[in-house]
Amino acid sequence: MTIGLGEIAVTADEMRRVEERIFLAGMPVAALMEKAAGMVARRIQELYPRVSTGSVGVLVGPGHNGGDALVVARELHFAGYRVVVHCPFDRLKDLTAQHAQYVKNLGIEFLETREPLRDCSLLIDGLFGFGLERALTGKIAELVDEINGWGKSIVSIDIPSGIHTDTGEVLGTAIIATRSFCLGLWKRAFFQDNALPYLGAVEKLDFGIPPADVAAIVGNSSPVSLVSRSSVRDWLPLPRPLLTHKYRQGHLLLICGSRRYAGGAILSGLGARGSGVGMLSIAVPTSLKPLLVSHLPEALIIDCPETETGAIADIPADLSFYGAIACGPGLTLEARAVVERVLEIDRPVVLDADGLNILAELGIERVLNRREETVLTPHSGEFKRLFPELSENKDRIEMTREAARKSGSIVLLKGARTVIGDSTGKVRIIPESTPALARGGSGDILTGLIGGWLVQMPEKAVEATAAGAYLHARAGILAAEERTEAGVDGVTLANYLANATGEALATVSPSRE
Ligand SMILES: NC(=O)C1=CN([C@@H]2O[C@H](COP(=O)(O)OP(=O)(O)OC[C@H]3O[C@@H](n4cnc5c(N)ncnc54)[C@H](O)[C@@H]3O)[C@@H](O)[C@H]2O)[C@H](O)CC1
Ligand SMILES: [K+]
Repeated sequence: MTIGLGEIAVTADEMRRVEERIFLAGMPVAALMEKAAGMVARRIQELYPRVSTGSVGVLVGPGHNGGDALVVARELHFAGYRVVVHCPFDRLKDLTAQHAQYVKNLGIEFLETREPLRDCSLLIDGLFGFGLERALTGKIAELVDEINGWGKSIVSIDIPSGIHTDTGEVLGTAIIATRSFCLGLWKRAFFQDNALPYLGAVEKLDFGIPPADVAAIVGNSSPVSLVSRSSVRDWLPLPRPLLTHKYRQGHLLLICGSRRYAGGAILSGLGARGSGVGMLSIAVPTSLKPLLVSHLPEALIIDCPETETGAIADIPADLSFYGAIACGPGLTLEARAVVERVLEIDRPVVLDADGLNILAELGIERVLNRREETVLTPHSGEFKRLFPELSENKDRIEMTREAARKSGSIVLLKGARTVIGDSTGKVRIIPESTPALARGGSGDILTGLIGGWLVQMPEKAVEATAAGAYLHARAGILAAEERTEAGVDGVTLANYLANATGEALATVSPSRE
């Protein structure tokens, strides 16, 4: 099995076990540290040139993260930087102590107190890496808080000190880095929402980890993988076969909207349109029909009888006629009978918004034994209603994995870093996004988009979900780049879906070279 090293995110324990295999195979620990820290030192020199950088303060912890920091201090010293070190620990691991001795012997100043660090223009954080095992307290916590208050540029080695490598939680307090260099393999914290405000700009530095060692450790333990542009390109059913016709490109039924919430139906329709789906039918309350026709002239609008308050009372159509169903945005809780009927049909279903709120009332068991795939797309509030017993968990990756397992469904937990779990225990993460998408309507577009891809590739429901979420995020990023974060309203976002798809298709896929 080959694993792209850039495409997985590991726990501290997995990283440690990969490292152990490398050491057992004969690589000296000191040599690996030299390689990893050497790369950090080189990147710092590129990003913070000596001529324009004042003194560099290096914070050294007791373990090998501190060892890395000392190697960086030494290399920057040789490159002509003025370097000072602050190591507020008495006991250091052997290798770290050896580096400390050499650095002292080179004449690099070791500061007794933290105060002189204020004179530095750049700080290097080598206090703790993946070996952090408890909350920061006492004088170390004070040091971190004080440094954060100075607002200086801080480069964290491997991970900002104080951040839990797996969950991304802040343990007591944590360094707020300007930049973090993740060493070797992405750690999970880099994709946990909690950690994002602490990471700054992120970069992974590869120092030559044999793929076989990674496969040996994460191969059988339900790896957490990152959705990449080239994987999306490989998954999408594009280009289309020359001799296709509209019904072969899937027929999606969207069920959404109420008199009260009309816009959600339009935006879901625009999202589905962005997938290029062959046929699109949209079931809405009868009073919404003219509105939908005017926004989506290509769609077949099914006008449904309404309840007194304007929710869909029933759908006058055979639901098994459609290749897949996406259901939820703007329904209100009154459309309960509709959602119950949808869940009875043997077709892949995407459930969002009020569809999820209704499912929470019905009980998650309702989807457990569905014959076709169910895709649940909650934000954290909806997730809590669906899986109250999991909501105390601070680890978004593990809680999504558990929710997928419990519900036998694909669960997509929306967030700054969207996490997708499937019933086999596999987790995929959308590694990037933009705060521009934190805006009413962007979720409705995602529902339609995932539905649109799902109906075109029903055998690959997880991939369709991941591709939809990836393209949605990229569309947001591309739109924000051109129009600012304030310029990404729902209709604009939908218009950028084609740009995001084009970008993915233009990617040269390593597997097809
Ligand atoms: N990825 C790699 O293959 C390489 C990683 N390197 C670097 O090594 C660190 C991990 O080193 P390790 O010694 O295991 O752990 P830490 O340096 O993170 O710190 C452990 C050290 O700290 C003590 N400790 C833990 N928590 C606390 C706390 N809250 N307060 C006080 N002290 C604490 C603990 O007892 C240990 O003594 C990795 O991140 C990389 O930076 C290698 O350099 C090369 C390859
Ligand atoms: K660190």
